[in-house]
Amino acid sequence: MLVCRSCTCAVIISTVHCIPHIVFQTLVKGLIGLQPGDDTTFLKREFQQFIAGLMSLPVKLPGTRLYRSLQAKKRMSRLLKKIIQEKRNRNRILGPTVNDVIDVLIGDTSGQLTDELISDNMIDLMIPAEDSVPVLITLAIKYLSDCPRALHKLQGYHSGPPKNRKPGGQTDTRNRGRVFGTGRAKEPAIKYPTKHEAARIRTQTRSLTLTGPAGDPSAVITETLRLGNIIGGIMRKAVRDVEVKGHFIPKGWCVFTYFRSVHLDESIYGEPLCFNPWRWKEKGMSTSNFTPFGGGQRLCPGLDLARLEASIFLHHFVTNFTQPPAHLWSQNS
Ligand code: HEM
Repeated sequence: MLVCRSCTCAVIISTVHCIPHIVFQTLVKGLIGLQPGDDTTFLKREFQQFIAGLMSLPVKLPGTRLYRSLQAKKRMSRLLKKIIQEKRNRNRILGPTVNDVIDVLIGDTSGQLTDELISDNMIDLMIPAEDSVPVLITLAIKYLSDCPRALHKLQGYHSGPPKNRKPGGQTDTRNRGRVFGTGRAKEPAIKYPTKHEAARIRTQTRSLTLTGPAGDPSAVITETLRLGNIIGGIMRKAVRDVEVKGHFIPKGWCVFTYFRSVHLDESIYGEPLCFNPWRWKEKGMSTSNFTPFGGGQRLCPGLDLARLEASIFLHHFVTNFTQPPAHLWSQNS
């Protein structure tokens, strides 16, 4: 349970359900330009069906999980192509407008970006929107609530310039939209960071050698990625016979490189199971010991975006909500 700082109403949130929903809505808006509504709900439902079949038995018969998944993808693709066509028609009449990623892609003049390709790319980009970033945010909230000292530091870091502070140190949030609602709440009005805040967040998220104060959002996000990243490792196929540290891997074999065994190795990270954002004050993120976003040619291109989204979310989260006194949420209450 959390208490909203603006109106002091109590809000019970289930981060596991709320966050993927909010992040999905926001990303779909940025990618396709859809406002929350029927089409977003349709896309989300079909997307979940599609994802459920990504790891399934390779049997493509009606009724199987894989078959249902592929059907769902076709339905998503149909809707996306319809949206792309509508946008192309609008551009022909009114001239090009750029509001979202599809607008950018249909503005490409090379003639190589077919509607099929654009629609496939949109579906691919929904995967991190539904899974990776929401899990990162959910875990950050879990670790912060288990570590009040880090939460307190983060609240201090985000408490804003003095003119916005209320007596008692809280940030004046009266004019801000609420990030979470009780179910009755209207669509959240997002407060975008100022130019100055955005520049600061950009610097922090890009920095690979992190030296900021222990409570800064970047260290919290980095430590969350180390301790509980959704992606435990990645698959690779040997393109020729290769020997790695005395182990022979024949050509054609698949190898699973397991990030977690490095991220939780106590010879690299002391007390590896302990959530400790302070460790990043001294430690740099060397590429071989910290690989939540993979590495090399396949390094995740969304790493800055993922960090930025999580930073903005945490900012709103810690400035708008606080934990109520223990007696309000203890088991006996
Ligand atoms: C916490 C969030 C995220 C994590 C932990 C994550 C992790 C990863 C990892 C480990 C890979 C490498 C896969 C491999 O080498 O086989 C990858 C690839 C990729 N990620 Fe992310 N990712 C996140 C967010 C995002 C976001 C927000 C986007 C885009 C909006 C994105 C787009 C991609 C794409 C397109 C690839 C494929 C790159 C390629 O194959 O060349 N990811 N991600």
